[in-house]
Amino acid sequence: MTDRELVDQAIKMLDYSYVPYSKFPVGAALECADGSVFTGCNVENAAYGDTICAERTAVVKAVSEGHRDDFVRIAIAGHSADYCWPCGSCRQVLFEFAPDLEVLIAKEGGDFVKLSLRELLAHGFGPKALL
Ligand SMILES: O=c1ccn([C@H]2C[C@H](O)[C@@H](CO)O2)c(=O)[nH]1
Ligand SMILES: [Zn+2]
Repeated sequence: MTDRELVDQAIKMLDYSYVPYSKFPVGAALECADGSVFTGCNVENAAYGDTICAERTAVVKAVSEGHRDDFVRIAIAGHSADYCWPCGSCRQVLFEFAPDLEVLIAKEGGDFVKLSLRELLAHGFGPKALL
C-alpha cells in the first residue's frame, strides 16, 4: 500500500470520530508487516479525561487482534489547517510497540509529511529500560 492510500484510510476515519465536545475529529490507520490495517478515530466522553485518541484506538485494536511487534506505519489525519501532530500520550503508546515506526501526518486537504517516531519522541522511555 502506498503512503497516500494509508493516509486516505486515516482521512476516511474522520467520519466515525465521536467528538461532541471538542468538535475536532482525528483519524488514524496503522499498518502491520502482513499488510493488515487497523483504523481508529477519537472517541470522546462526557468525563473529558476518558477520551481516547484516534491513534490509541488503532493501537488497541491491533494489539487485541494479536499484533504487537510488527507495526510498520501509522497515518494520522485531522481537519486542522496545521498537520495533526500526535499528542504525547499517543507518541508514548506507539513507542512501546514500535520505536522505529514511520509516521505520516496529514492536514486538511490531505497533504502529509513523513517522520520517524524517534524524531517525534526523542530519547523515549520504553520497555528496554525495565529489562
Ligand atoms: O494525538 C491526538 C491528539 C488529540 N486527539 C483528539 C482527542 C480529542 O478528542 C481531540 C481534542 O484534543 O483530539 C487525537 O485523537 N489524537
Ligand atoms: Zn493522542
